[in-house]
Amino acid sequence: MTVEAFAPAKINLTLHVTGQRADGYHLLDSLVVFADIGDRLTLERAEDLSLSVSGPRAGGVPVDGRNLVLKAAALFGPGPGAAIRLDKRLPAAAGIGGGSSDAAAALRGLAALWGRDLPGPEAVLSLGADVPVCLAPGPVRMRGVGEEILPAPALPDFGLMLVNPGVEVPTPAVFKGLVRKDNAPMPDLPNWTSAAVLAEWLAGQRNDLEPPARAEAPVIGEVLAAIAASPGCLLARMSGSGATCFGIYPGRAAAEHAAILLRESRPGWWVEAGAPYTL
Ligand SMILES: C[C@](O)(CO)[C@H](O)COP(=O)(O)OP(=O)(O)OC[C@H]1O[C@@H](n2ccc(N)nc2=O)[C@H](O)[C@@H]1O
Ligand SMILES: Nc1ncnc2c1ncn2[C@@H]1O[C@H](COP(=O)(O)OP(=O)(O)OP(=O)(O)O)[C@@H](O)[C@H]1O
Repeated sequence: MTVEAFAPAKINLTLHVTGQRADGYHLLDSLVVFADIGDRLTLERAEDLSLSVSGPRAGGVPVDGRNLVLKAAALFGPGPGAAIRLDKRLPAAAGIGGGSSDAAAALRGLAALWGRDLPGPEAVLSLGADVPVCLAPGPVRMRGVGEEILPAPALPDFGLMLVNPGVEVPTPAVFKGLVRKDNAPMPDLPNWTSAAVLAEWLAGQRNDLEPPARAEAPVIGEVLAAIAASPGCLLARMSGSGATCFGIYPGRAAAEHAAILLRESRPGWWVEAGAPYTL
């Protein structure tokens, strides 16, 4: 038996930091979507548990117990084995939840392969604040430290371009650089009737991690300017703790056109185009 599991990129369309818990973790209010751009896992029954990592973004990704895929497998406790192959396409430490989405895809895939229930919510959250939202990828409002997943209104069709300049930005350093932690949450979410209406609404919202991320990696400013200047772009913003930024376009074709042009002018950057993904 072989099970395939897709690990889509997570995008924080907004990311408001609204407080801090006693343990140091920050309270968030974030509109999260996923893109049809991501890593691929293939899982097969085997005597032992093993992981191999290949693909264009495999370099530097741990293949031992530090890999979130193996941490996810460990949550099931002792049991049957599995040979897991991870085709790594998303850049790491990039604000698009690559490792978290891999962990969530591994949980889904192993539950299917082994006929087991998913681990409980606390165990899932222990893998990382972004793992709960990655378990059932789709547009949601995420609150708490990442464990509170609320439904979001249906989204209009739109295109997405993701751009990473090749600089890894560690999440803890970005949270540490926040000047204010008690920022306003998002208002009630409206019904967005088109990509342009969504982009206009998002323009009035924030990613509170952008200033500290830009202090860590000033190239983020260049990335945002390049996306904003691309043809058809309705909005350019940073996702998560950076450095990946995204552009919103009226549709996939416009995003693909922008990506072709940006790859030519910035051959060293990771540039992908796509559309929202729901499992
Ligand atoms: C910034 C986001 O990507 C937004 O979706 C996530 O909140 C980060 O999720 P993640 O990378 O899965 O986070 P974790 O691996 O749990 O935490 C990494 C580090 O980020 C900080 N962290 C993370 C999440 C959160 N709500 N508050 C925090 O302060 C903590 O310093 C933590 O040590
Ligand atoms: N499957 C994995 N893929 C990528 N990195 C992994 C994986 N498992 C563990 N890691 C480690 O996790 C670190 C953070 O990478 P990851 O892509 O998970 O985070 P991120 O971009 O910070 O996500 P976020 O959007 O949550 O901020 C990497 O530097 C790497 O050492």
